[in-house]
Amino acid sequence: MTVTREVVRGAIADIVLPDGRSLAQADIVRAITVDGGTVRFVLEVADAEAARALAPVEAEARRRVEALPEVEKVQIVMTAPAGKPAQPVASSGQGQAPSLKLGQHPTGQAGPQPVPGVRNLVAIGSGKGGVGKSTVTANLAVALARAGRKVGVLDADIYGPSQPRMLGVSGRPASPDGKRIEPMHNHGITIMSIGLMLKEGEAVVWRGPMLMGAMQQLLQQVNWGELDVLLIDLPPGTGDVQLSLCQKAAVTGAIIVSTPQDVALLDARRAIDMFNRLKTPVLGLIENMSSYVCPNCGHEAHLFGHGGVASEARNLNLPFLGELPLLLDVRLSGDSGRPIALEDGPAGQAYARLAERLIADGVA
Ligand SMILES: Nc1ncnc2c1ncn2[C@@H]1O[C@H](COP(=O)(O)OP(=O)(O)OP(=O)(O)O)[C@@H](O)[C@H]1O
Repeated sequence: MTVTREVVRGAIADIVLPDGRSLAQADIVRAITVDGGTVRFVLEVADAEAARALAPVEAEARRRVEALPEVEKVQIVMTAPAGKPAQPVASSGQGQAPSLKLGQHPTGQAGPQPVPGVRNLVAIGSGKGGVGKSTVTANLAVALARAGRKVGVLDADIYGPSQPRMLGVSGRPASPDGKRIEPMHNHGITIMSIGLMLKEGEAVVWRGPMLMGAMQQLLQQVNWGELDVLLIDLPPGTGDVQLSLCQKAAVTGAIIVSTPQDVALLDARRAIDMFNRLKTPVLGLIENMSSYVCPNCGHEAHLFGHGGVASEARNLNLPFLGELPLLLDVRLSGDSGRPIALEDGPAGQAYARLAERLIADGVA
């Protein structure tokens, strides 16, 4: 049995909480990621006290997931949702700011600031995890770079930073003076990931203000250089990172990625609602895994339905930016650090169209 997010979810679903509900009923498991032998997920709790009460639940969840075949490491993070008085919560990590002093308290700042040298900041968000937000970010960056734009990617997905793997960079970014951070480069893209700043196996358990400080640093202390656009890969959902970003940075707008299923769309609506509240313009919606093209015969099928995101965009009076096919090669190339948009096949063409559209709209 291969471990998938569903397998992980299933393994812990019936663990009973102190209030008698199961984990599944309480609906507090977020952002499950399976990365090789490493499984990560978040338990969303109200506050530090709730986190302490859930310690046995966390321990049981860890035990069960560790017992799954092929699982080598389990990282569980407990966080408070945005808007709650987020306290440092006990978990697998200690909430220490990583080296290079990332994750310090935010410095005073009058309203959202531009990032020097960066013309557009475009956030890529999703309501639900696993809909392909990181894949879309990496490939869109490649397509924009191929179209001649100067592109950066900031991986702010604290729960499962995947841009280093998808864009094929590793190691720790240099900081010759201990203050400014040198980003990485590959495929013509300037890259920085919160994951590159953490020690191996370190769980991110930062409080809201620490996260805000980390976001501020990633935007202001990284030597991004002159960029036409900086794409920001957000964690799924509507949490502290989204809040920090939109409050601290002059974000041009957000793009929402969804799959066509109703349940993903429902979550996408929540994400759109959050950006509306934060007064961040929603630039449009993208339908990922829209159609499946058989690699052998070229036959096209719609496994998750089709057109749901386009009709949602119409209902919400938002631009529909395009649809991206479900292809095995998209995953394989993402895992190998060479995004599929480097090639000219059907996915590459879809991303090239998306890039053209954003350039024409003046946001990239
Ligand atoms: N169009 C696609 N065709 C095939 N596989 C895809 C496609 N888009 C994404 N995937 C695969 O689906 C998985 C989830 O994608 P990805 O990590 O980009 O999602 P995400 O929304 O960023 O998830 P997370 O919530 O973990 O941040 C990955 O294995 C990725 O390779």
